[in-house]
Amino acid sequence: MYLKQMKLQHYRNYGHIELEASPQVNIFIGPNAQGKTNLLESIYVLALTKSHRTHKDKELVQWNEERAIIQGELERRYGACRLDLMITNHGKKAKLNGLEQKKLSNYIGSLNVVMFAPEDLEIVKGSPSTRRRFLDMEIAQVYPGYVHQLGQFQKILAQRNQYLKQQFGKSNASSDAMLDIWNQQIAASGTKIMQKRQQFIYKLQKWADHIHSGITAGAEKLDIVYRPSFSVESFDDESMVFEQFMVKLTQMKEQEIRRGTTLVGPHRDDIEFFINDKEAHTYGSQGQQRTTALSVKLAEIELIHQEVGEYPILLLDDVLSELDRNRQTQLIETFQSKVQTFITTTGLESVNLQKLQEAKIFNVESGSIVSSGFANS
Ligand SMILES: Nc1ncnc2c1ncn2[C@@H]1O[C@H](COP(=O)(O)OP(=O)(O)OP(=O)(O)O)[C@@H](O)[C@H]1O
Repeated sequence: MYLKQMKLQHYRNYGHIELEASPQVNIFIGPNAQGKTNLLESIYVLALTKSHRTHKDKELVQWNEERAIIQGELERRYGACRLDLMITNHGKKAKLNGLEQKKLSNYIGSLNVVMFAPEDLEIVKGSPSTRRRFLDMEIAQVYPGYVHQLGQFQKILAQRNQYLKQQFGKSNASSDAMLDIWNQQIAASGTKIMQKRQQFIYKLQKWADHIHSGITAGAEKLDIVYRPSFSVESFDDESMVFEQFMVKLTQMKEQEIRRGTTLVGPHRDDIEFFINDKEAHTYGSQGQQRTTALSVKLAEIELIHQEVGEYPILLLDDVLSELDRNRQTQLIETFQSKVQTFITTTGLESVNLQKLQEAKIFNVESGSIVSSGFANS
């Protein structure tokens, strides 16, 4: 798939812009704080309806404006597809080929993107919540129903937490029966999320290990391990996972009531990365952690291709300058000719242009974008 055209209205520092992208490589050049990241972010938001760098949609709307609009004309294997996303302070509206989609889960997945940004190192080094967010965004692109399931889970979790807070100091049979109903609901919903995450990580791990081994010339083996909040013998059987979830909730009952919060479930999941069987977060060098993040991102490209049948769009936000020649070459060879790529940079000297076939160059300055032709054409 590739993005042919896009328009932005009142998106961050852009008043109104339109651009026609090359199906291959597009490079956005400009000094700091001109809007390069904002542009890549808008493509990410067009795909996932959420930003990779903020939870607050309000920040995406240009200051003193009511709404931001992102439009994209996409070419997919099965034909053209038009995406319209409107963001206001009160919510979002998404249209697919002109038709409004009441459920965002029907919209997400129409455009697949993989973003590679300096903060990706946080997937390895950061907190479990960063890794859960990463997982959720990626799974949402591949399994359309996931966003809905996650929303359901979060609703149940909030209600159950509220119920637990009310139970502090009480002890009677009716509250036990009520808690059992909440337990059934959270275990049923949480089991589905956990199974999806386990399946996703299992597939991602295969690709990531293969790629990581390539980048390190066979010196390093990468393992990605799913760490749910309680131990699960096997994810194959949904009813078994559900039963184990219920048992754990029963064990944790006193503690949960004392603390007024749910201590078991996918909201407490984590992922661990191992390089040659050593935990990368604790023992990995900065370089190994970077390579791990790169391998994971490249693995996502292959995984989306495998699951969706088309390559996603790759967004590289100021990352080429941080990669050594070997890793830059690995990255360029991965996307060259098969993946539409958007690159931002402050200068072309950090881009290994000899490795690129043809690239469309855009200059970005204070919220305006001007195409200045092609490199290597
Ligand atoms: N909601 C908004 N409305 C208007 N301007 C905004 C909004 N949000 C951010 N900006 C402006 O956008 C600019 C930052 O743009 P961006 O993050 O895309 O920079 P960049 O070109 O990627 O720079 P760098 O190379 O430093 O990463 C800043 O000047 C900031 O003030």
